[in-house]
Amino acid sequence: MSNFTENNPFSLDKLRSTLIRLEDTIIFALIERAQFALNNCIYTKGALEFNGATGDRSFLEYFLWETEKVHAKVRRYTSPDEYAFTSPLPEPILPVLKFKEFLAPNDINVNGSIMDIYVKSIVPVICQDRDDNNYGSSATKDIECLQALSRRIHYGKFIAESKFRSSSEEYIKLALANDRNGIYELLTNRQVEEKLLERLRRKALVYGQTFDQEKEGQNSHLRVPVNVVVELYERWVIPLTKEVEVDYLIERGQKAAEGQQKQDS
Ligand SMILES: O=C(O)C(=O)C[C@]1(C(=O)O)C=C[C@@H](O)C=C1
Repeated sequence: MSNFTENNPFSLDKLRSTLIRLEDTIIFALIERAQFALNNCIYTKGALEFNGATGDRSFLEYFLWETEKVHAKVRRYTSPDEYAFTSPLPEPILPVLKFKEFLAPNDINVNGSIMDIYVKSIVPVICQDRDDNNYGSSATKDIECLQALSRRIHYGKFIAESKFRSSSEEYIKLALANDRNGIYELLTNRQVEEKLLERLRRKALVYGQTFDQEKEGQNSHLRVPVNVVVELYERWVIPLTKEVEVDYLIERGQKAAEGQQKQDS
């Protein structure tokens, strides 16, 4: 613990409480998206003309890019826990904020994988496979889901930094040996994962209910099935968070060792 006390905003407990809050954001975003049909054409480049506005992007990519341009102008992506999916983006029109420095500088961004998994393996599972013409509404909800997932997954960097600060020597040793498996094992906490999946199961059950008296408590009427939410975390969210953590810790450990060497020479 030493200088890493309970009041520290970057303590593992505080960081984990942010991950718990993001579970709610993600579940509600999925429920919101699931009310519309799949509308597959919004994910397919050139599927619809959209007045020629989308160029060589799909409708979702076009919408996301336009949205991120506005968000970039109000400095969303200067925040260390926000990652853009598209580029190039304009400079902020607001003065740059000074954030508390915690993370080591890095370029890790797994939004490409998040987009791919979301379009291929998440939306087709939560939405009915048909076209209901709600293209704008569907893409709006997609953007909310993608941003929430991206924030959660990249939050792994904060968790990784916190872990690094409490066991630097072990991580440095593994990073110098480029031992990704070793780092993966060291950062893994199976008890936390099991607890998370159990909590998620209960949340998905409660949040997904319609609360119509006659349907209350019946899983068959859930707006997003419980197992879909749990599987989403098991198959994608936790593994991608761990991938971000491993990438971060390899770089972090190697740079820390370089720094130590320079000091010694
Ligand atoms: O809470 C942690 O310690 C994390 O690293 C986050 C997380 C997760 O993605 O939820 C990932 C790896 C651990 O095994 C447990 C949980």
